[in-house]
Amino acid sequence: MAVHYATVTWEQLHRDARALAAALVPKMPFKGIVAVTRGGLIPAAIAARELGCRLIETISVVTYDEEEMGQPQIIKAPEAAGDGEGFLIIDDLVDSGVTARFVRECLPKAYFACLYAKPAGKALTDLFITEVPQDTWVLFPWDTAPLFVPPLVSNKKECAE
Ligand SMILES: O=P(O)(O)OC[C@H]1O[C@H](OP(=O)(O)OP(=O)(O)O)[C@H](O)[C@@H]1O
Ligand SMILES: Nc1nc2[nH]cnc2c(=O)[nH]1
Ligand SMILES: [Mg+2]
Repeated sequence: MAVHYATVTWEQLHRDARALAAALVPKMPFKGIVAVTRGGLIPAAIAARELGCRLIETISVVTYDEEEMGQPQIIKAPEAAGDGEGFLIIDDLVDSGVTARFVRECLPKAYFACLYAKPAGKALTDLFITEVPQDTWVLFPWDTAPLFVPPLVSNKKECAE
């Protein structure tokens, strides 16, 4: 299956996180936010600022072992969030849904929101902003850097000929 890339800039991410926060206003109040580290940290910080939320907990789940999908392992539990009642979980995206399913099992009463969702995992969310095709890899701003690209024609001499 062909793999496509969708590049998300910092500005786009900020817009999408603000849109997520706006869509969450009717679901307030929340006791706090649980960010799914690492990808959920920046979306959670932006949403927390918009929603006036200062209690931020984290959950860290590792699912990828090298290139292989392994069993989810919790390496940091969200102790302040109990069973999730009144808490908002934020991640950057759901893809297969493995992470979201596991996080929801840990915090069954929480509300799960993310920025981007692929078809295989979107039913595991309560809210997402943009759907992304399953064969598309989302490149977040923290995954990328501007790169020098050499010009098509390498010097003036060639241009004058
Ligand atoms: O729906 P899934 O197939 O489980 O994929 C989605 C998860 O994958 C990425 O996290 P990753 O495990 O790569 O770790 P990171 O957030 O620390 O980058 C992303 O941030 C989601 O949490
Ligand atoms: N950056 C990134 N991480 C992922 N983890 C699972 N799917 C994705 C994706 O599309 N992009
Ligand atoms: Mg993640």
